[in-house]
Amino acid sequence: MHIAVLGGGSWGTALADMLARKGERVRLWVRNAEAAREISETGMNARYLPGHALCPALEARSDPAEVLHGTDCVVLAIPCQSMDGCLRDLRGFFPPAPRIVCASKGVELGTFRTMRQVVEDGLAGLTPRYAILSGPSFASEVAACRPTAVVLGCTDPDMADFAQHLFSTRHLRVYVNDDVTGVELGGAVKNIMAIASGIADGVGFGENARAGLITRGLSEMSRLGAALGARPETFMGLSGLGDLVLTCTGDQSRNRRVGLAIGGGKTLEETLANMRNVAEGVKTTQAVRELGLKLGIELPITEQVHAVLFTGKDPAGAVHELMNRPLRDE
Ligand SMILES: NC(=O)C1=CN([C@@H]2O[C@H](COP(=O)(O)OP(=O)(O)OC[C@H]3O[C@@H](n4cnc5c(N)ncnc54)[C@H](OP(=O)(O)O)[C@@H]3O)[C@@H](O)[C@H]2O)C=CC1
Ligand SMILES: O=C(CO)COP(=O)(O)O
Repeated sequence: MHIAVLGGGSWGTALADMLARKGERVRLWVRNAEAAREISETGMNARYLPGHALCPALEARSDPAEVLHGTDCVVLAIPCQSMDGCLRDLRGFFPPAPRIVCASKGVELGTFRTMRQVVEDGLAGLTPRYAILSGPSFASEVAACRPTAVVLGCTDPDMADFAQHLFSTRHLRVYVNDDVTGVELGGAVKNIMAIASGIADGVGFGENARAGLITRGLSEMSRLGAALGARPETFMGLSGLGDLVLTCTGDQSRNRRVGLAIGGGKTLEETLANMRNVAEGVKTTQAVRELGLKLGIELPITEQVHAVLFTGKDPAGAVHELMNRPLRDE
């Protein structure tokens, strides 16, 4: 099988490495020629997956024609806000009816599109067959072959079967769910909650607060999802609850780390200036807040994360407001 992985960050590199180790012929597209050469020459991606020796068979390239020629499946691991531009730039190199597995988690700012919509628009005319890969999966742990369970959101049974078998290994267990909207929103909205949990922990609010945020965050994502046609039970699975638990508690989460820094007194600008990796939750907070306002859905945690990130609201004041909303049933 020829697999093209687009995006040479932590996740794209870990997935490409895993597939190469499985014996697939994998080419990793990295936009920067120097970075691609360094990965191929050193057998490491020192910037995004430091300390991990890559499978020697993995090829990193910056020429999209070389990477996409004759591919059986394209894995997308580009930050969400760059996905549209990237697909439009590269669409001329895609084969017809490409199989696409998107591994990115977020909602597009301004348009509120999930990744499926971005892919369908960006590759319109090519009839892509689409699946979204989501669930609790830190790149470094997948690269280290630590046991991990993920979910593929896909409505096309043949594509789902193909992708499930492609990604399954002895260490990676892959489930399938045909609720693509739910799987996509779970992966996107958990990033907002990871920031919220980081803020609360950064301030020192304690473990009760964190558990409350995870649980009410689950309720918030389910409410938004239901309004967009997702099944509420999807959020009880790997892409909702599973990824909430991981990234609201695990300090490897970049989104949680953004929250920890801000809860500890840093500004958003200072925090992002010190980060090498993308924290999708920052822009997804803006997108989801606007989407909630447009749909008339209450998203109280998202609203307070937005206020802390973008209006300089004091985190303690944000929690005070969450605690003092009108009383209601669970
Ligand atoms: N890391 C993880 O554990 C997981 C991440 N994800 C998701 O995967 C997606 C990618 O994240 P991750 O790999 O961690 O991000 P990183 O920050 O580690 O890397 C981002 C990568 O994207 C590249 N990139 C940025 N903009 C563009 C563009 N316009 N065109 C092409 N390449 C671009 C960067 O290249 P350059 O260096 O040139 O800027 C870099 O290689 C995100 O949506 C994330 O939520 C999902 C599950 C796990
Ligand atoms: O989505 C992830 C793990 O499932 C990675 O989370 P962060 O982007 O917050 O690091």
